[in-house]
Amino acid sequence: MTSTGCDAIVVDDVTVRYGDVVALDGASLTLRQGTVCGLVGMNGSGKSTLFKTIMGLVRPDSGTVTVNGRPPRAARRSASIGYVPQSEDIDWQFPVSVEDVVMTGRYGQLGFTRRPRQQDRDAVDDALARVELTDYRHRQIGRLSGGQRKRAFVARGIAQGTSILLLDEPFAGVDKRTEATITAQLRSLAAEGVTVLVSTHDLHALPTLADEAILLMRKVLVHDTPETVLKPENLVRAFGVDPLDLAPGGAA
Ligand SMILES: Nc1ncnc2c1ncn2[C@@H]1O[C@H](COP(=O)(O)OP(=O)(O)OP(=O)(O)O)[C@@H](O)[C@H]1O
Repeated sequence: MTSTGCDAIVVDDVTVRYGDVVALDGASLTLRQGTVCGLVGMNGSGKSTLFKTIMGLVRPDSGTVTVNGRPPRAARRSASIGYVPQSEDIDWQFPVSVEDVVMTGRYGQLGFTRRPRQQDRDAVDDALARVELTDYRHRQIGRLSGGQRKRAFVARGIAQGTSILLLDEPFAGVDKRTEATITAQLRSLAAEGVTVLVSTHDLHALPTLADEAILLMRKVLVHDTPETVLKPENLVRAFGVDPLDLAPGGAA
């Protein structure tokens, strides 16, 4: 997709290798401010690697990434980018409550005393309410259901107040109600000017979720409207088969 407004994320010809494995191979994309972009691709197509590269957690072998016009690590240090990782990357036994986790989203903005101020507590309250987790705020994070865990980490991203939010499969294993709650919050964040990049295997929900979508297979095969990305000829390019044919009920 061509860029018209303010560019929030620019990935330019990025290649990432893990030893012999080429996870990204000349990937390029530009995301404008205030859009929700769905990231679609088969297992191992490089989606998590793309997130980690945009976050500055993985360094590209070649190519460049800019986030709000700055290198990823500088953007991360200034707390202008938030990341909701895959559930497998989180230690659920860690002895912290839901509200503690959401408060970690405020850490970049706390003063040197690290003591939350009223505005930080208000941001946490608001984020918990937005994902309908207020009643669970004192519960240890591991004692939540899968969908509640996802919502807790989405709340952390919301509390962070970032201008860019990356979410790696927030809909994996959640029910339709939780999916709708998260989708509504992402849409409302985008309306407030936040740029959202979200990976999903739920192709049926893509048009409701996203303004635009990217089909990834180590590189960006298609970056267009969800409707265009979901055309059978495009899905076949990314998946080898049309996953909507294989899974008429939903997930690819
Ligand atoms: N730390 C790592 N070390 C070695 N290889 C890795 C590592 N992380 C990912 N890979 C490999 O890089 C490729 C891309 O992986 P990545 O996790 O980015 O894909 P993905 O699209 O997020 O997959 P999924 O949909 O299964 O989560 C895969 O072949 C994977 O096996």
